[in-house]
Amino acid sequence: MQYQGEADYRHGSAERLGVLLLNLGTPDEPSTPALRRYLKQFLSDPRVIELPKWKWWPILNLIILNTRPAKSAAAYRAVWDHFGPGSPLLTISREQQKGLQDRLSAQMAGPVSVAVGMRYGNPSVAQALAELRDAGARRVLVLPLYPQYAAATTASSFDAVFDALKTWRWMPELRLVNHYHRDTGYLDALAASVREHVAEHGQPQKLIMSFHGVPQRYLMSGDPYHCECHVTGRLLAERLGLADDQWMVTFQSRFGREEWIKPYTDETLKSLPEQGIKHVAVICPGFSADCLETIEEIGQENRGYFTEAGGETYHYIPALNARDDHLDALARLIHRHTQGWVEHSGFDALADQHERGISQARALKLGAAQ
Ligand SMILES: C=CC1=C(C)c2cc3[nH]c(cc4nc(cc5[nH]c(cc1n2)c(C)c5CCC(=O)O)C(CCC(=O)O)=C4C)c(C)c3C=C
Ligand SMILES: [Fe+2]
Ligand SMILES: [Fe+2]
Repeated sequence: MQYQGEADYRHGSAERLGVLLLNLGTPDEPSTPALRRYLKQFLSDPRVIELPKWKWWPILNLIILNTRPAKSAAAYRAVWDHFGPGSPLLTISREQQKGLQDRLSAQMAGPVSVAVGMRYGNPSVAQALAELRDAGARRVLVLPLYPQYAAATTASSFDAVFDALKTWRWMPELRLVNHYHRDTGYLDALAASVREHVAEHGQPQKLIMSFHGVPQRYLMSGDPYHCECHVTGRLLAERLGLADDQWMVTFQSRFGREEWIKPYTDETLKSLPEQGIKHVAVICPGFSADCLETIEEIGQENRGYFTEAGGETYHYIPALNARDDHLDALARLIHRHTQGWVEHSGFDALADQHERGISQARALKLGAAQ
């Protein structure tokens, strides 16, 4: 069969809501071959690298995939098992899934299933959607865990959902969450995490809000990501009552030679000590879960740049991960986006019709055989 369906589907079962949590992905293990597989899938995505194929293919296949996998594997080994066995991003995503499943099961009127899909690597988006289908979800809310919309992340996650559904016989109803960069619960949770940090470690001279970067070209082509990062930054600073010189937004994880959106996190941290800023705290509000880019790049690499340049006190404030206030905020976001998807009662009639249709088809077949 070209399209997947459930031959034994039981009409009349309760309407189940599916919530599909999506994140970027992670290699299966921190080895060079696993990284090569993962990076090939990731960096072949035209949403991530917006270059003509003839130009990008040789760079990716002849240069990057021969050099980067070993380096990235070493970086992943440094963070592997950091939050329990395996990839931090996947471990934390599973905790978020469980926390949301518990909350939504207790709060929602009807049955609900929460699944996790990774845009690259495993569990794939197709696997996660199949899990929801097997649980009987006919309505799916797609929630990419990127607070700020970027074509490279959010739109690419939606692409993966549409691609997977191309093979389905009975498509679910879909709703897509674009972003939640100014959501009150999200901002309150970020502010609470900073206040807790300050209570324990003191007020930094500057709070660096470091977001993952994207090429400058994408901003100039109309991607709202840069603006949404700044909106989050400003609203967070307002909540914390910070003066303009007590915080700044920077962009990290530059990849390739092209110019990315600025200021760069690493260059900023190298330059702050000479301006008399010796105590900083870094928060990464664009990452809903800690991962290589926060634990290794911000927690370790950039700490080195700051202290080598004469900085004295450097702290990384962890991502919201599975904090209660984060999961409460996401549960509220899910409630808001699923409003109007109430139980409906048309299914008994459909069940009836299904049974009748199948017996008629059988009878006709029998008749033809006689
Ligand atoms: C949070 C939002 C993210 C944006 C926007 C984003 C854009 C983007 N990323 C790359 C290249 C790489 N990113 C890598 C890892 C990575 N990126 C994000 C998030 C965003 N990326 C996350 C959460 C992670 C970590 C995954 C993990 O398992 O921990 C990597 C792989 C790691 C490495 O080899 O360094 C690359 C490569 C581009 C080119 C891009 C925008 C166009
Ligand atoms: Fe990235
Ligand atoms: Fe902007």
